[in-house]
Amino acid sequence: MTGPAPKSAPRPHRRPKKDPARMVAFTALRAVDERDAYANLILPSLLRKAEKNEGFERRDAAFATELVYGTLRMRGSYDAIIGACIDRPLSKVDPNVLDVLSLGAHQLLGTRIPPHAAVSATVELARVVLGDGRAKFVNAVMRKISTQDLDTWLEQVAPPYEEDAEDHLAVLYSHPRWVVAALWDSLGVWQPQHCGRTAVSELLAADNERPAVTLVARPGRSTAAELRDSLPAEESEAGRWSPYAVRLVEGGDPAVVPAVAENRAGVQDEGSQLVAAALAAAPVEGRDELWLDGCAGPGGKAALLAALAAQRGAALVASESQPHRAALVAKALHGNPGPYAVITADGLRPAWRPGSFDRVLVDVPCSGLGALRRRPESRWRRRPEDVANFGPLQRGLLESAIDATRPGGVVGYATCSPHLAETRVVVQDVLRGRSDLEYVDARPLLPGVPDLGEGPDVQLWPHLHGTDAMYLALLRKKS
Ligand SMILES: C[S@@+](CC[C@H](N)C(=O)[O-])C[C@H]1O[C@@H](n2cnc3c(N)ncnc32)[C@H](O)[C@@H]1O
Repeated sequence: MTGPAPKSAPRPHRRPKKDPARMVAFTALRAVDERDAYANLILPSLLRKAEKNEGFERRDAAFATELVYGTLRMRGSYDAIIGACIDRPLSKVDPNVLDVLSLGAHQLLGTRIPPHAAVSATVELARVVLGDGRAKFVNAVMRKISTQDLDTWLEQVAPPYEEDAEDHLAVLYSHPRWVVAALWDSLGVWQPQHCGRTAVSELLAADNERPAVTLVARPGRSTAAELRDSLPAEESEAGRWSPYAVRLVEGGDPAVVPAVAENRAGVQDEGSQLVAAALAAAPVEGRDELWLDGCAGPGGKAALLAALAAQRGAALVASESQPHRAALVAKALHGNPGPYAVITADGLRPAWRPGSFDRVLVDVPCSGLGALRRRPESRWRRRPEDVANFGPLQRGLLESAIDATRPGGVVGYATCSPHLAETRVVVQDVLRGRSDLEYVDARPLLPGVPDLGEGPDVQLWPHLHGTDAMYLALLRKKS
């Protein structure tokens, strides 16, 4: 006689496997969401800790970095897709769960990880950081996401372009809608012939690219040729526009370049190099001995200006209001062959007499909408009102820079934002209230760089120039 079938024995509980790279990525995302941490600051310290405790290798660090940056950049698109896979608003999903899902969505839709591996690794991570119950939910959502590729999903979740062009592009290219609108407005002013759907899509897509690491050879201290000679041939290429620039190709490591270790060279976007070089090249009338960088921290442009000044026997004063950033400026300028001084001072209450300087740069604090490639979380953190809030400070710093300039000298107003309200509008407002200034055409001072607009000021673009979206206006104080 056969008895009742024995109950199947419960499966022995398997402890979830910890995957150090994904754990680091999750921890970094939580820090960004919860504590407003900056990915580029928090991640290196997490990686260092993991290298010490978990035997992390360079490959693991690169993978964790790609997960964090990729997830943060594409968060807008992934949120729309995750939202289509669950039956409640995203705002009702626990942020820890949402971060695990976003990391998983990135692995499925933004990397070459095979789908089954992306799903199972994400569920394992969920078991570790959320527990078995919520891991089941994660599993269900991940399986749904894995049924389609990114393009198919985006076609499904983005509103049609014809109905709402800005929202369509916002979902497709993972930007807040107001940022799409602001960038599009600016592109329309600067590139009226190339500001349609294709051009703005290229711009938004460029914001989602990882920028190449670019080195600057500080003139008189090193040369681009020396930097290239110190790297394996396949790891570098010449800069596109700046004579001081060397672009590192995937895998190239600035730390192995002796000139970088010795502060004779640094890491600096080519757009920033062009701005500093253009200010240095602008014609001044008469004396050219004393230069000012009024917003110098952390010191990238100041270091290039100081090196250029030294070649001409001029001196640079690098001023910065935040003491810890002034310390970074001092580090950047260390070893400069010519005279320089680093001071901590509020540019609105100058520590110098009016008319003291022959050349003045103010690279003002701004929304940073021109550097979205580098700061993957910033687009989600910024608010439209931030742009308005920077306005008085930007105008004040420009006024003060003009006051610091002697008649016949030049002032450069720069921002790492292409937002019109932070760029041309600020300069035009200030010019309207004064009669002692004239524009200098900045375009010839960026030799060989195309698509700069109608002048006299210039706007660089990631999709056209491969640089951050730096703006520069040059003004001469009338004698
Ligand atoms: C866009 S950053 C400058 C970047 C720098 N030129 C470089 O290339 O490394 C603006 C800097 O202005 C500083 N700043 C803000 N308010 C200021 C003020 N009132 N006076 C002087 N500096 C100020 C900020 O602390 C910040 O370091």
